[in-house]
Amino acid sequence: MAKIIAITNQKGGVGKTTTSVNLGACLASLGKRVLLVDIDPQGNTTSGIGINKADVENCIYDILINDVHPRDAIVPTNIPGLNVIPATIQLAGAEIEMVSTISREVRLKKALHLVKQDYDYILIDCPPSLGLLTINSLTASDSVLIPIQCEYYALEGLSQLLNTVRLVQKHLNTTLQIEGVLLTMFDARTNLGIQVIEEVKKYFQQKVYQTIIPRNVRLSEAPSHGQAIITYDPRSKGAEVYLELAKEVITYEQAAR
Ligand SMILES: Nc1ncnc2c1ncn2[C@@H]1O[C@H](COP(=O)(O)OP(=O)(O)OP(=O)(O)O)[C@@H](O)[C@H]1O
Ligand SMILES: [Mg+2]
Repeated sequence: MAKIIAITNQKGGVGKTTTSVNLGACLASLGKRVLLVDIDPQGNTTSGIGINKADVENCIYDILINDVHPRDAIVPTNIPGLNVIPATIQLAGAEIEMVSTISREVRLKKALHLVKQDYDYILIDCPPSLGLLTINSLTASDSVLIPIQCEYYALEGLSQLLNTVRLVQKHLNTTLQIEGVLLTMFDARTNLGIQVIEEVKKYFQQKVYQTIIPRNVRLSEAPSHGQAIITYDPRSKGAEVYLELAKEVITYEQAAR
């Protein structure tokens, strides 16, 4: 039975998609069966893993709005063990369309329940907002992974995010946990990055992953080639650190059992 992890932060550009694609790919390379769910209308996970949006028959929109079975939307990637439910721009209208539907917050949860037994991990790449798509993701998940960029204002907005997590825990998903906090785009040449790490560790303590993701040009190049870092440049620092993160995620889960 899959563990479902929402990768979320309503702040834009903090590394949610980079983490979804590369953590997913690394978990798959370690032998896990992984499903990436793209629930961001930008569809960056979809294109970043090499799926041509023009070829997508059913996307997450059809699952959420038209009751399409998730198995009819899942597509394979060039990495064995890694599948994707793609998102296209069609999803942009979904939040408004869902407002008037019954059980609008649990639509993703119900859908993923149908394929949960086929995977070890399901990773959901959330949009940069706290709207209904993110609420659906938090409701469907066992835990939340929060990427935080090592920049000024890193902690800004986090109380809103944690408040949303608490609200979901209270009303929609009592067992939702914080999986971990991931520091991203660290630049060792600046004092600022080090300060942010200290601040985040003070706030989240043992929830912060030991693996810290540095700025790495190869990580930013890989999506334009439609590849995860482990196939684009397996020897890069980016590949090394995301593999480390994948091992950490697996170890945490084993320790929790
Ligand atoms: N460790 C890294 N080193 C260098 N560039 C990175 C790194 N992580 C992410 N990037 C780049 O930073 C940009 C933002 O990253 P990403 O798309 O993963 O963030 P996001 O949180 O998903 O953004 P959005 O909120 O728009 O969905 C992208 O261009 C990405 O390639
Ligand atoms: Mg993104």
